Amino acid sequence: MTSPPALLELRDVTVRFGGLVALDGVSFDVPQGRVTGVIGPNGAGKTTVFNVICGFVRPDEGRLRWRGEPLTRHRPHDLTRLGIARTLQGLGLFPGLTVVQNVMVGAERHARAGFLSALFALPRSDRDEAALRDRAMRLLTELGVAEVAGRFPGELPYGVQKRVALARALVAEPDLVLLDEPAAGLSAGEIDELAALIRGLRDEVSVVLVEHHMDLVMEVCDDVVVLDFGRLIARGSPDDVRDDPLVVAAYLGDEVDDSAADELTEGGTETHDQPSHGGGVGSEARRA
Ligand SMILES: Nc1ncnc2c1ncn2[C@@H]1O[C@H](COP(=O)(O)OP(=O)(O)OP(=O)(O)O)[C@@H](O)[C@H]1O
Repeated sequence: MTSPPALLELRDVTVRFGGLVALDGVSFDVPQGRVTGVIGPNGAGKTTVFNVICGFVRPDEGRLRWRGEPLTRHRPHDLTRLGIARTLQGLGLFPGLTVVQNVMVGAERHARAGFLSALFALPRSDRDEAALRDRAMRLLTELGVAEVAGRFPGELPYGVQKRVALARALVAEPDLVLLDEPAAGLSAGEIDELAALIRGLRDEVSVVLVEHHMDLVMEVCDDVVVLDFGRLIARGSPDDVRDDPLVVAAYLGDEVDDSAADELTEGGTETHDQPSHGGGVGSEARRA
């Protein structure tokens, strides 16, 4: 059985910031209908991968392909047209718009009338606006936040705002949604809810999850790509990478750095034999 073609391909992507190599020949595929996690310790290059895919950062070397076609010189404002949506760490919700209006703003790809027409419901856009509002409300319902549709983002808990931001990313019915550290700032309970939401997305949309929170990645991802110092050190299923010695070592290094600082301040002498983000020994993960 041949596997379906990748939705997005990164090949030999290198990004330099001055003398610093943020990504060093990184290659991986984002398959259709799956959740692909991009993980790695601090400074590994996760955000740079996200920014390269979004068109915020242009690779110095290497290339991207989207649905088999070269993706060159694309800009963030091209993403919606391509069928790619993203949520950012900063939520980017408009404080002066209600929740449902915020979600509707994400729908440029489908609305025939523009943002202002949709927003102010000019007569010629009545039908579009009604359809768009319906779709926005359906998504808010699916994400469990329909009851706050008429509220303003600033009045809502952070976890609820995150759901609104996700609804806004999904309203244009993208083929791929990029989530940048969606667990940041959420409580343990909210992260569990987020995991269920992301798993539920898989049927409708492919997902790239750039995330620090290892438990979330291990729970929801079908495929995981692990970066360290800008290099791809492992990829495979969560089980494959979890126990990969290189991954364990990368995260253990992170832990040792953090704990060394703690020990200095606390005067402790304990050694740490487990990585902070979960790990063990024995691996099937493929090497870069
Ligand atoms: N605009 C920039 N200018 C200079 N250096 C940068 C820039 N953006 C990122 N870097 C550097 O590139 C490396 C990779 O950074 P990146 O933010 O992609 O890592 P990350 O894995 O997302 O880290 P974190 O988990 O800490 O957010 C780091 O050493 C970082 O300091």
